[in-house]
Amino acid sequence: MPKRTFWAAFGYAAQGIVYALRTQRNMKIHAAAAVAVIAAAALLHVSWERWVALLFAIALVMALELVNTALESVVDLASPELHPLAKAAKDTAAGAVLLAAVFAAITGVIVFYHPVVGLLGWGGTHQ
Ligand SMILES: Nc1ncnc2c1ncn2[C@@H]1O[C@H](COP(=O)(O)OP(=O)(O)OP(=O)(O)O)[C@@H](O)[C@H]1O
Repeated sequence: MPKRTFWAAFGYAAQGIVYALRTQRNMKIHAAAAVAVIAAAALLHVSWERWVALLFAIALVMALELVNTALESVVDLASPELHPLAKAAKDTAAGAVLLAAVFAAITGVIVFYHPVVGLLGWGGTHQ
């Protein structure tokens, strides 16, 4: 059995994140989107409250994608053959990621709408 010190456990968790980033197309997409969102938030100098909302949305999506990846591995191990419960498990986990991704997209629109409109000068003149 591998040793279970705090730092060893930290290393295994990091290996899990790297594994998902290497093998899961959706995880790569989430990571690329997260980098783009963080860069945009820095360039647009969004408030700290908006940073919190963005970072929460990013963490939620990526954490659920990691859980989804773990669940897919367990299902493939336990049920390599087709089974309705295997399908239910994978589809439900994928649904959790989808819900989080929709939440993240809505958060992005709320956070970036005004800064982007202001930047592009689409706000019109107020009298
Ligand atoms: N053992 C199984 N029994 C029944 N249906 C399955 C099984 N494995 C996969 N499926 C069905 O096929 C779909 C795709 O499964 P797959 O393992 O390819 O994951 P995926 O959706 O490609 O995930 P990802 O793209 O995140 O890797 C599942 O959502 C499920 O509906």
